[in-house]
Amino acid sequence: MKKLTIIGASGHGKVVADIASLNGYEEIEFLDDDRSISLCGLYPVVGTCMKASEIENDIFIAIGNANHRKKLFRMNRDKYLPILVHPDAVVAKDAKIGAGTVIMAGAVLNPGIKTGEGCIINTCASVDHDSSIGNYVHVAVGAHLCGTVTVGDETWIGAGSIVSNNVSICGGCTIGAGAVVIKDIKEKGTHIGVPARMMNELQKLRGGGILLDSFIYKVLTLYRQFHTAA
Ligand SMILES: CC(=O)SCCNC(=O)CCNC(=O)[C@H](O)C(C)(C)COP(=O)(O)OP(=O)(O)OC[C@H]1O[C@@H](n2cnc3c(N)ncnc32)[C@H](O)[C@@H]1OP(=O)(O)O
Repeated sequence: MKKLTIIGASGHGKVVADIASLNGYEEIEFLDDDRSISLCGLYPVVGTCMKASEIENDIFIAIGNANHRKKLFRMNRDKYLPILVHPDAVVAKDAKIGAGTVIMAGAVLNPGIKTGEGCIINTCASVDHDSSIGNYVHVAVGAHLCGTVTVGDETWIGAGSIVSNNVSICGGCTIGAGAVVIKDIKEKGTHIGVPARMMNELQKLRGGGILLDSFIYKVLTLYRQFHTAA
């Protein structure tokens, strides 16, 4: 009988459990450090994350935060960490998928792609031909990587965002929901908007890069109007 212990009793964990059951796991249980949770979806929470060392089941790390996911992944390297693929995902025959990766319903992974370990390819996301994504990358719901895109370790590609073909994004980035990345991103941090730009501390204080841009635009417009009138 196939048995799976999932670390992380969250909404994400619930989806992972559903995919695991569709992948033939008959016995599923959760571990979570929040002792107040006893059930996640249809399955029991049987202990904290430390209990994983005593367990002989296959293990899946269902933690959204890339850094925590990496730590737990490393702590459980001696276990079998399966790849879970929803039956309604499309995965090319030659796709190379890293251990402990989940590919959710409606996702499309086209020929020549590679993922590292512990990745999340979320619902209806796509990774197009010859793209390569590092370890612990999350391609969120409905995000699309065009052909020959490279994404570094632990980067989070936000929901509904688009990365143009041949673009590289370094590790440790967060790409905001709905962003359109048209140029290489070489500096880690949060990048938002269309086209995507770095959201730096100053922009954060002023309410986001987009607002800062519109503020500068308004000042320039007033300056031009003043000079035209003079
Ligand atoms: C199954 C699942 O649920 S998978 C999960 C998928 N979820 C996602 O993809 C979410 C991705 N996260 C985001 O887009 C976030 O908004 C982030 C990480 C970019 C920024 O988060 P925070 O640092 O908390 O920023 P915060 O919410 O304080 O916003 C700061 C400013 O940036 C703006 N901003 C935030 N996110 C975006 C965005 N994606 N695009 C454009 N502007 C944005 C905000 O409007 C705000 O400006 P304001 O002060 O004028 O309102």
